[in-house]
Amino acid sequence: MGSMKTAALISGGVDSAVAVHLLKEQGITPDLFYIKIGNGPQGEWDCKAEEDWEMATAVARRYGCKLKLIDLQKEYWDEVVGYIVDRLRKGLTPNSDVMCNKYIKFGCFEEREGHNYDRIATGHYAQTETDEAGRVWLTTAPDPIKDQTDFLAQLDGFSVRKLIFPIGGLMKDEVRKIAQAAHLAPAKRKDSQGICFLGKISFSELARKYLGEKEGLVVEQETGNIIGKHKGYWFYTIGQRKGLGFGGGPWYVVRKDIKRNIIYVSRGFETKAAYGKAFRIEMPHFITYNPYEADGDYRVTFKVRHTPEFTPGRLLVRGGKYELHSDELIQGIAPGQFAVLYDEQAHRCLGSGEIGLLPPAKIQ
Ligand SMILES: Nc1ncnc2c1ncn2[C@@H]1O[C@H](COP(=O)(O)OP(=O)(O)OP(=O)(O)O)[C@@H](O)[C@H]1O
Repeated sequence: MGSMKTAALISGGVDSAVAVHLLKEQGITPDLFYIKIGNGPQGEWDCKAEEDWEMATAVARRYGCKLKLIDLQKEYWDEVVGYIVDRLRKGLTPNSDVMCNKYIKFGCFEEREGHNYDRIATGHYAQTETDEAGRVWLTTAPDPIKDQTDFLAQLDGFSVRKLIFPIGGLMKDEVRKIAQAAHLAPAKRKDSQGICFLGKISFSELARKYLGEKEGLVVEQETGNIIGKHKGYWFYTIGQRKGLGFGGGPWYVVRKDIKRNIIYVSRGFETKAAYGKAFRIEMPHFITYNPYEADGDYRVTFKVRHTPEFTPGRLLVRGGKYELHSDELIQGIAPGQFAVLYDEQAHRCLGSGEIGLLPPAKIQ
């Protein structure tokens, strides 16, 4: 490792600070990079970003590391916010964390600075392993609550070979203990909340700003009864329960008719319409290598949202088309959201693709 050049992405949070601490313990002094996104299209800093930068500065000083600020404001709004608004307009459910990692933390960063380094360290909860053939795989973290491989599932083999995750094998409370014992400035900071970089801006605010409002009907799926009005299908996600504001619920959003701007809802705690078993994976992306190239019926595990559990199921591959059939009913299969594929042991994260709908006949 001696002559290897290492960069570390530092956020001002506890995880990346401990990552730097652990690198130093191994005798590695990384160059630190803080990515600035800002919170508005003009790149205004909010107070959290200011505090993040201060924390990053404190960590750099403490460990004698160089620290550089990389402004990826424009790239973020073009690529990530552009993607979010495009998917909302199409009635799909975007995932900004996945795209932020792909385009910003590993895409643009590599172009700007990363290419000067042999290794890039981050504070993600994820691991890598090399197989007998020399292939490097992204593998899950032992802390099921913190595992972030799903957010990294659009990376490519090149990035994964360069990446190191110094805290990836630890539990969150171990990371906190290390931070406290080392008296790191960010030790007591709360875990970052909300969607990648957008901070306090929500998808609804982006939808309101870029897509406006357009009144439409809310219809009960089972009866066809009109039960209310809404302000635009882009404010709703399949599986959504909160914030619908109709009496007599709970109501779930179960379907959207984009052409007619109609939201279909279903009532009850265990409503059948809110659950599904099978979906298509659109344009599946494989990180290292595609073990499911040949037509077949493969045992896998997967996630359709950021949860600690992996769901078991079968991946059906026919002529380059990929269908996932879950063993158990899952709630809120939202088109556009990423389905992340893992091997049967939920160990290797193989890749991901956006969820697409199957014709109803294939779902039974
Ligand atoms: N603004 C940023 N600039 C540079 N790197 C960042 C930035 N935000 C996040 N990262 C990198 O991505 C990793 C995962 O970020 P995430 O937003 O999931 O925060 P986290 O898991 O709470 O980590 P942390 O405690 O370090 O903020 C961070 O540990 C860091 O390496």
